[in-house]
Amino acid sequence: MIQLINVFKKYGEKIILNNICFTFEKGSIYIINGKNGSGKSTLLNIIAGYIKPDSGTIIINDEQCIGYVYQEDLLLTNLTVEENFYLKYLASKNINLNWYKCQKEEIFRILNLQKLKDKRVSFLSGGEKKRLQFAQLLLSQPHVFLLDEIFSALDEESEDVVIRILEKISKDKIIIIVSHKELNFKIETISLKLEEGRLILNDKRSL
Ligand SMILES: Nc1ncnc2c1ncn2[C@@H]1O[C@H](COP(=O)(O)OP(=O)(O)OP(=O)(O)O)[C@@H](O)[C@H]1O
Repeated sequence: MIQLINVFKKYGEKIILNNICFTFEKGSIYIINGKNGSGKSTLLNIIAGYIKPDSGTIIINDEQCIGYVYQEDLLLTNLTVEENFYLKYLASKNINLNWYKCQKEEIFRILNLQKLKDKRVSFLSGGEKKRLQFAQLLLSQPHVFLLDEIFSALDEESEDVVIRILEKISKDKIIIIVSHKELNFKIETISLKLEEGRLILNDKRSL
């Protein structure tokens, strides 16, 4: 569970998050939309602990491990796809080498990254970089997935692959997606809108 209690943030005179109170529960997929500049990335950055709110509290249960795909990518452009993936392994304390090798095979296959493994990241397309970032996230097995605009760069086929993976793993995770696109989940998702500093429940839909 991630609980936001009266989370307030402003930049200069502009109020971005206006005393937000909301609880994100395990086993649910949240999709947040809202106009450009409404504060969606700010909200994810606050949940991830990268930015501090001006006031309010964020309670995260069980010291959950948070995985984040940013709007801007943090990949090392001079290294290859495989090397970037390997770096994630080196940074993850809970993964042993054998398990890493199995996971690499599996994750690269599912996300169609085998053919790209020796390519330098500087030569990847936007969607290919997002697939690599998502692959890194799957390797690190976080309890919380924060996905900022991951789908904007993905074609239909890749979008479908990522959505099916998220559906499969969602049971014991908190998945928070920022997206301007309609996403074709087959399981229930919770649709939220960030508007004038407030997080509003859009609807609860079963597709
Ligand atoms: N470090 C900062 N300093 C000042 N203003 C900032 C800073 N970071 C973000 N902002 C402003 O805060 C507002 C919210 O930004 P944020 O990136 O959270 O919006 P967003 O909803 O994610 O937008 P988009 O849909 O365009 O990605 C914007 O007006 C932005 O210019």
